[in-house]
Amino acid sequence: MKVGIIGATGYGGLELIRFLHNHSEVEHIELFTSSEADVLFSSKFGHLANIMDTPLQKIDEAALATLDVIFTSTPSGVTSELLPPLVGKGAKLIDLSGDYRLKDPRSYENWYGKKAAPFDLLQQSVYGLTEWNAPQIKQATLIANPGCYPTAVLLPLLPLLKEQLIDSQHLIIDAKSGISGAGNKPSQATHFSEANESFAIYKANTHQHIPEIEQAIAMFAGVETAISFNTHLIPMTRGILATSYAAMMPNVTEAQLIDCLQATYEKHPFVRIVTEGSGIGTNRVKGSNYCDIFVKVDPRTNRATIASVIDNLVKGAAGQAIQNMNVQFDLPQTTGLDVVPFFI
Ligand SMILES: NC(=O)C1=CN([C@@H]2O[C@H](COP(=O)(O)OP(=O)(O)OC[C@H]3O[C@@H](n4cnc5c(N)ncnc54)[C@H](OP(=O)(O)O)[C@@H]3O)[C@@H](O)[C@H]2O)C=CC1
Ligand SMILES: CC(=O)N[C@@H](CCC(=O)OP(=O)(O)O)C(=O)O
Repeated sequence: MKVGIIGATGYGGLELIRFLHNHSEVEHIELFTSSEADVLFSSKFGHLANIMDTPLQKIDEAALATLDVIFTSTPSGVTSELLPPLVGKGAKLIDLSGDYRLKDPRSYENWYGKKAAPFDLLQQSVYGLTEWNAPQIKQATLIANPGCYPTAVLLPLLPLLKEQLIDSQHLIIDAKSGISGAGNKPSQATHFSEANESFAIYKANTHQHIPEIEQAIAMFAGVETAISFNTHLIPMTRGILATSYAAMMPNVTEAQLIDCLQATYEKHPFVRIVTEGSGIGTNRVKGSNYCDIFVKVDPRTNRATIASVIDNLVKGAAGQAIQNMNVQFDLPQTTGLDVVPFFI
């Protein structure tokens, strides 16, 4: 397979390279840039010396036309304009940005504050939450790879909502992310001296992933709900911990929640249900495509505490994108992604 990466110099792009380099079916990788054409990639990123000694190319339709798969890992508002001319030209398109996730263009414009992609392509795009949408992903020409927080939140909640084991209303979701979630462009909030030794809530009640999570809950679990969802920046590089709180439905037990999660993900290699101990941390999944899930019911309140961890750059971005490519090409989902988490 010949693959291209637009936005190769960003964090998502670098993670795509890390995994695609070891992917048995990928024979050629082309790297595209909007700002640094002709620069040798390994001269910009020394850790890739002797590994990725290819020049960055300018984004050019003729060069893109030779590829089987194009990953776009660019800021929101870019692919809404970049991808329409490429749809249906032969390459599978896998977009890591938020531009094709929301079906309603007004919702995108409200939450992202940018012009939405063309309506027909928003309807045509397939939401790439691999474990829940594989048959559609297999047929898709344009995949909207999920956001990092939605991936962490949806994988544990969807089975429990679908089976009506927890109350779909009044869901409270408290999520924390490492700083690489904000990409490679420095900002005041991610400046070391302000982010280090601090722990901050941001985008309170206004995060752009709220409509994406609600849309997916409606799509896959069949329930309409309005969630309370908040995000926090923690002073570490990688990882998301999402903790959701939900009231139990009458007469449902903790064992039923665990059974439901285990049954749902039994045949899914990247989702692990953790039953030992009293919690989980992001180091369990760091550098890997795993999502680990832990559930504990509080008998005093009859509410479930539902925690999940992912690496935002892997299962939350590049890893899931490659998992989707594997589905599209009928490969085992683990191809190129079968790595042991860093842990430390
Ligand atoms: N970081 C994360 O954890 C996650 C990120 N995402 C989403 O994935 C996308 C990429 O994220 P991330 O890698 O972190 O972002 P970065 O900011 O690290 O990188 C984005 C890259 O896009 C390229 N770019 C910028 N402007 C343009 C443009 N106008 N046209 C084409 N390319 C452009 C830049 O490369 P160059 O200058 O070389 O063109 C840049 O390196 C974003 O939409 C993000 O929201 C999704 C899930 C998780
Ligand atoms: C820590 C941090 O800032 N994370 C980013 C991750 C979101 C993201 O990747 O946004 P898209 O919807 O454009 O994919 C954020 O909260 O906005």
